Amino acid sequence: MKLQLALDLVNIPEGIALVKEVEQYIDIVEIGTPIVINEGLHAVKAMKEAFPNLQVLADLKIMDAGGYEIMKAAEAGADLITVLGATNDSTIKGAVAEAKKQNKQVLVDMINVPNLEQRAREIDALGVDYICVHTGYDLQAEGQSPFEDLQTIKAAVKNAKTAVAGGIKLETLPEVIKAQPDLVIVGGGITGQADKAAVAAEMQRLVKQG
Ligand SMILES: O=C([C@H](O)CO)[C@H](O)[C@H](O)COP(=O)(O)O
Repeated sequence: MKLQLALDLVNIPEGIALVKEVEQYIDIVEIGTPIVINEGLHAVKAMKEAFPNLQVLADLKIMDAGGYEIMKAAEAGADLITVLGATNDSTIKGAVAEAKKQNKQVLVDMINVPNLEQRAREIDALGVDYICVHTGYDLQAEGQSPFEDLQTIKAAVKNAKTAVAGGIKLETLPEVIKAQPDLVIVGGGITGQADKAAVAAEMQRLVKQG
């Protein structure tokens, strides 16, 4: 099981400073969609240059032009790139084909997919690397969480690795770990804490012990 730190509400220098605090406790650093919107793929390039030993995920949430957008993220140095599960199969197939060519990985974000179990099975057959359940900020604010959805995809997905994101905190991490995802994605649960290193260290400990 791996731990991914999601950076969303910071600029490039703030993001780099934050990762310096927790670098040894995380496996993957995510350049979140808000950063890509604000700074472009330069943020991915800057993070990879600053931390060549960490994997960098570009949270592009690709909805169209799958092959082209994967190619651009790969050029910027991303190791993993997100595509939306709500899009059509052609976009996902194009993304997977380009990612394989570039030796990169595709994480499909199932945010707002209504028929989760069926769509997860369909996407699992397309050769993606990860299928991720995700409760976004706006539904988190309404009290929703991704924990039940994680159990749904764990039962449905046979080939891809599974991942989970959306409001995970140190207190809720044990419940998440019980469902045995391959990747746990945490943003505010680390970045919003006073002692980020201590929280990330404890999260890493829990994740490694599985
Ligand atoms: O993907 C995310 C969100 O849609 C904003 O881009 C976050 O990175 C993801 O939800 C993880 O962050 P937290 O919910 O703060 O843990």
